Amino acid sequence: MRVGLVGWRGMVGSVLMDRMCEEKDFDLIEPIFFTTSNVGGQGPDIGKPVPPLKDAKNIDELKAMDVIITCQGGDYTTEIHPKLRAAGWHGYWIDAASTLRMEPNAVIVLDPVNQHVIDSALAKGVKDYIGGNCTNSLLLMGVGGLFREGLVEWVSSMTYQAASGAGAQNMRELIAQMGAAHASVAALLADPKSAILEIDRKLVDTMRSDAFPTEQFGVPLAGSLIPWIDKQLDNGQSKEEWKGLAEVNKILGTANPIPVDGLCVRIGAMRCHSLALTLKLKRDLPLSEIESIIQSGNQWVKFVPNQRELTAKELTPTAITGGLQVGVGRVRKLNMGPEYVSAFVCGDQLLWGAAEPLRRMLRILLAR
Ligand SMILES: NC(=O)C1=CN([C@@H]2O[C@H](COP(=O)(O)OP(=O)(O)OC[C@H]3O[C@@H](n4cnc5c(N)ncnc54)[C@H](OP(=O)(O)O)[C@@H]3O)[C@@H](O)[C@H]2O)C=CC1
Ligand SMILES: N[C@@H](CC(=O)OP(=O)(O)O)C(=O)O
Repeated sequence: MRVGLVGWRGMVGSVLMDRMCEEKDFDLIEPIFFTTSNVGGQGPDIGKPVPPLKDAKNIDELKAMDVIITCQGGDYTTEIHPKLRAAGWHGYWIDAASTLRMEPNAVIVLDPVNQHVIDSALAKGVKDYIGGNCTNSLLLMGVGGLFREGLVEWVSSMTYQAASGAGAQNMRELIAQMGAAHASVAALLADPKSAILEIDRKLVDTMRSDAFPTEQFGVPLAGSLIPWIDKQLDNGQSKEEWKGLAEVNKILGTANPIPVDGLCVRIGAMRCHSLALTLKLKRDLPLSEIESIIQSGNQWVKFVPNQRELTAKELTPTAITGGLQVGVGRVRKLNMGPEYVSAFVCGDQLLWGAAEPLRRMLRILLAR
C-alpha cells in the first residue's frame, strides 16, 4: 500500500511518526513523504530508505497514493482535498484537521469507541476518515464505557486545555512566560525574609506589562488562564464548546443526539487536556458498577480511585503526559441526585487527541 504522509514534521506529525516507528507501521507500507517547503529534500529517518520529498501540492503525485495521511493543517485540507477528489482520486484520506469532520461523507475516527461506525462506513465505501477534536476524543476515551452502555442522558464538560492545543509556538510562549514571571521576582524569592505580597505585586506588574511575552496567546497564560478557546459563535458558545455535542454524537453515531456542553478553558499545562465532567445518567446505578463500566471502556483507561493522595499523584498532566493511558478519577455521586455523577479525565492531547487515531485508522485499512 502506497501511503503518502503530509505534515509529518509538524508537532502532531512528529508524534505520529514516533508512534508509527514504535508500532512498526512502516514495515507494512510503502511510505512516500510530502512537503510544502522542501521538495526534493531528504525524508525522515524511519529505519528504511525513503524517496526524496515530493511536492504536497502536486495533485498528480498525490493521486498515485492509495492512502494519504495529513497533519498539515486545515488550510492544506481545504485547498487540496477537493482538487484531489475532483481529479478522480478514490484513495483513503486520513486527516488530523477539523475541516472535513462534519461533512456527511466523512467519519470521525476513534476506533476503541466507534469501530462499528468505521466498519459500516468502510462497507459503504466512505473514503474520508478524520481525527476528532482532542477534547472530545479524550472525553470518549475516558468515559466511553458509559456511552456504550447507553447510560448517559447528558454530560457537562468543563475543560482545562493545554497550550499544545494552540500549537507549538504557544507551548514555547507558555514557557517563556513562566521564565519572565520567575525572573521578575527571582531576587526577592531568594531572600527568605521578603514579603510574599510584595512578590505577588511585582509579579502581577510584570504579567500586565507590555514586555511580557504574549504574541501567541494575546494575554498571559502562565499564572493565569483563558476561559475561551477558538472562535466566537453567535449563540455565545466558543467553537471548541460547539464541537462537544456535534463531534461526540457524530463519533458515536447516535440517532438521538446526547446533549454535551460546557466551558472550554486554556490553562498552563503543556500537552495534557483535562475535563471535569458532570454526567446525568439515565438510571441510578451503584457507584461500584459505574466504576467498572468506566474501566471496561477500553484498555487505555487508567482508573484512579477517588482518594486524595492517589488522585494528586496519578490524575494530573504531569503523571499522564507522553503516554497513551487516559486517567479517569474523581468518580462520585453528586448532591444533585443519585443519577448525577462526576468524573475527571486527563489525557495527552497529542496522542489520543490527535496522532493515535490516525495511525490506527491506517492499521484498520491494512487489516482489510
Ligand atoms: N495541535 C494540536 O493539538 C492538534 C492539531 N490538530 C491538527 O493538526 C494539524 C497540524 O497541527 P500542528 O502539528 O500543531 O502544526 P505545525 O504547525 O506544528 O506543523 C504544520 C506544518 O508546518 C510546517 N512547518 C513550518 N515550520 C516548521 C517547523 N519549524 N517545524 C515543523 N514544521 C514546520 C511543516 O510543513 P512542511 O514540512 O511542509 O514545511 C508542518 O507539517 C492542524 O490541522 C491541527 O488542526 C489536530 C488535533 C490537535
Ligand atoms: N482546538 C484544540 C486543538 C485542536 O487542534 O482542535 P481541532 O482539531 O478541533 O481544531 C485546542 O485548542 O486545544
